[in-house]
Amino acid sequence: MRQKKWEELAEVKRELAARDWFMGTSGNLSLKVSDEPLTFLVTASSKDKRKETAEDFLLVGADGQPAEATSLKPSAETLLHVHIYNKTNAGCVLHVHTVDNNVISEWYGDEGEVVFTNQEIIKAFGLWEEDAVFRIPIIPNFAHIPTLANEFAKHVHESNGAVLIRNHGITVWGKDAFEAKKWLEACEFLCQYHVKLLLLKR
Ligand SMILES: CSC[C@@H](O)[C@@H](O)C(=O)COP(=O)(O)O
Ligand SMILES: [Zn+2]
Repeated sequence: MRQKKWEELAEVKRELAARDWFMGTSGNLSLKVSDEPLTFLVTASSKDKRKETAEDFLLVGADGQPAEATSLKPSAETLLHVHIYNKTNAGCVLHVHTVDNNVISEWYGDEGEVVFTNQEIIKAFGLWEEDAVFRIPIIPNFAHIPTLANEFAKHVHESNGAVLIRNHGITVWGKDAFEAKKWLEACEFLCQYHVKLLLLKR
């Protein structure tokens, strides 16, 4: 079970690395392993996530602390993952820093959200109506992780979701790795498109 989950998370990490979404050791990923008790594999902190090693992930519990003896440190942002698994039926959480998601988070930061509409890719979020609207909340980038995690948790309600952290990155989750990756890619598509459109309009 654990090994299968490890390989599944390693594959997601490989795919996101191929997109160059882990600049400067940024980003963290997790995949749920068990429900009762809650355990999940999370990326070890401060590693170059483009590299593949036997120390890429560690198992943590519902408090985000290692569930097994290890010298590895869980991601500094594990607490955000903890809130998602504790509040929803999500099975996978992905966090990446990209230039485009940072620009969008800054441009719309004061509004507290970015709103997308009239985009075919919104269907990736399960919104099939012609005039569907997709909103991504934007929260301040509190340096104090418990404060950041509390602010973040206010926007965690369903097993799929996305939150932008201002001038930091995006955290996306889904009921499984397929859903989380689909949401992440669709969010990035929207951010990339929107940045280009804003530039053209100037
Ligand atoms: C150099 S990226 C800054 C980090 O503090 C953080 O935002 C991040 O995404 C990666 O932290 P990590 O502890 O490796 O999961
Ligand atoms: Zn980050």
